[in-house]
Order: sequence, then C-alpha cells, then structure tokens
Amino acid sequence: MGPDYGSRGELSARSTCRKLAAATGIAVEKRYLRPMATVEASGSDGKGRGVETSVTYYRLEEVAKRNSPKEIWLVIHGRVYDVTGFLNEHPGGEEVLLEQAGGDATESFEDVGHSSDAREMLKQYYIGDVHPNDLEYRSDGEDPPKNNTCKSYWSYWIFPIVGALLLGFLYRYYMAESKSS
Ligand code: HEM
Repeated sequence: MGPDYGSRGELSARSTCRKLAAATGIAVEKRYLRPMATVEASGSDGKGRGVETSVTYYRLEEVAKRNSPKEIWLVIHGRVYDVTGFLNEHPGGEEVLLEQAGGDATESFEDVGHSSDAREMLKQYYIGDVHPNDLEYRSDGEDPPKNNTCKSYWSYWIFPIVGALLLGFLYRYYMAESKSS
C-alpha cells in the first residue's frame, strides 16, 4: 500500500495564509494544495526570475526503512537527507551516521556544532521534506501553524509600525518639552 499523504480536509486550514499571499502577491514558499508526495513550490532563482521547484515529502516510516550501510537517510530540521554516498567521506566517521540512520539526527547534528561548510554540504544530500503530517506539531492531530512564511509577514509589518509609532510619540514629547522650557 502506498503511503498516506493526508486528506483534503487539512487544506482548508491554510486558506487564510493563501488569501494573504494572494492579496499581497507574495508567493507562499510551499503549497500544500494537493495530497500528493510531490507538490510545486514557487521561488526565485536569485536573479529576480520566478522558478518552479518541487518538494518531495517523505513519511517518517519510509525514512526509518533506510537504516543500513546500503542506504542511509537522515532527518535534520524536518528535511530528509540521503547520506549513503557520504558515509565514507564524513569527517566525523561513518559510525555516527550509522547510529542516526533512518531517524531524526537534528539534535546530534547540532550538538557537534557543525561548521557553516558542513551546513552548506547538506544541500548536496537533500532529497525532500518530512511530510507535514509527521512533523511534531501534527502529532496531536491539530493543524499546523499557517506556515512560517505567513508568520514572518506579521513580524515584517508589526515591528516597523510599532517602532515608527514609538518614535513619533518620543518626537512629540521632546518637542513639547523643548517648547515649554
Ligand atoms: C548530511 C549530514 C552531515 C554532514 C554534511 C556533516 C558534515 C561534517 C563535516 C563537514 C565535518 C567536519 C567539521 C565541520 O566542518 O563541522 C563533520 C564533523 C563531524 N560530524 Fe558531521 N555531518 C553530518 C552529519 C552528522 C551527524 C548526524 C552526526 C551525528 C553525531 C555528525 C557528527 C560529526 C562529528 C562527531 C564530527 C567530528 C567533529 C570534530 O572532529 O570536531 N555529523 N561533519
């Protein structure tokens, strides 16, 4: 039986975010519009041109099967990496990778304090993301937060506005003070 990629019911919970994205014209980083393993996502190629990339989602049970030296997958920060070809090259040795094989290696990866070069290398082994249903915040069956991109929209707006208001009040206060003295 193929993996379960969720039901359409979960899609409505994200409508607020999608509406916001439509209203602002800002593309949502990842779309979960269809219950499929691979969905299209909008991005930029760094030159201002829009490009279409696809994200493949893997269930944790699928990742867990890749736990032998023949095939090693790991999860780090919700992303799935196929490090089979990296086993013999890992400067920290193959043992540590084998210990984490098929599981979430985020904590051990971070505990080692890997360099930025090591983090850059991750890209080479990236094969997809953990399916949203398997992320920790889904474990209680609740819908996830709208998504990180949407959360950041609010912080982009609120902090500058509050800051500008504060500055305005301070300016008026000092002007009133200097007039009265
Ligand atoms: C795809 C995943 C990984 C990549 C690309 C990677 C890459 C690297 C690199 C480039 C280094 C050299 C030191 C540095 O630049 O930070 C390193 C060292 C090391 N890594 Fe990893 N690593 C990965 C996963 C892991 C995991 C899951 C563990 C689990 C414990 C681990 C444990 C270590 C250890 C113990 C060292 C040696 C640190 C030292 O000697 O100071 N690595 N790794």
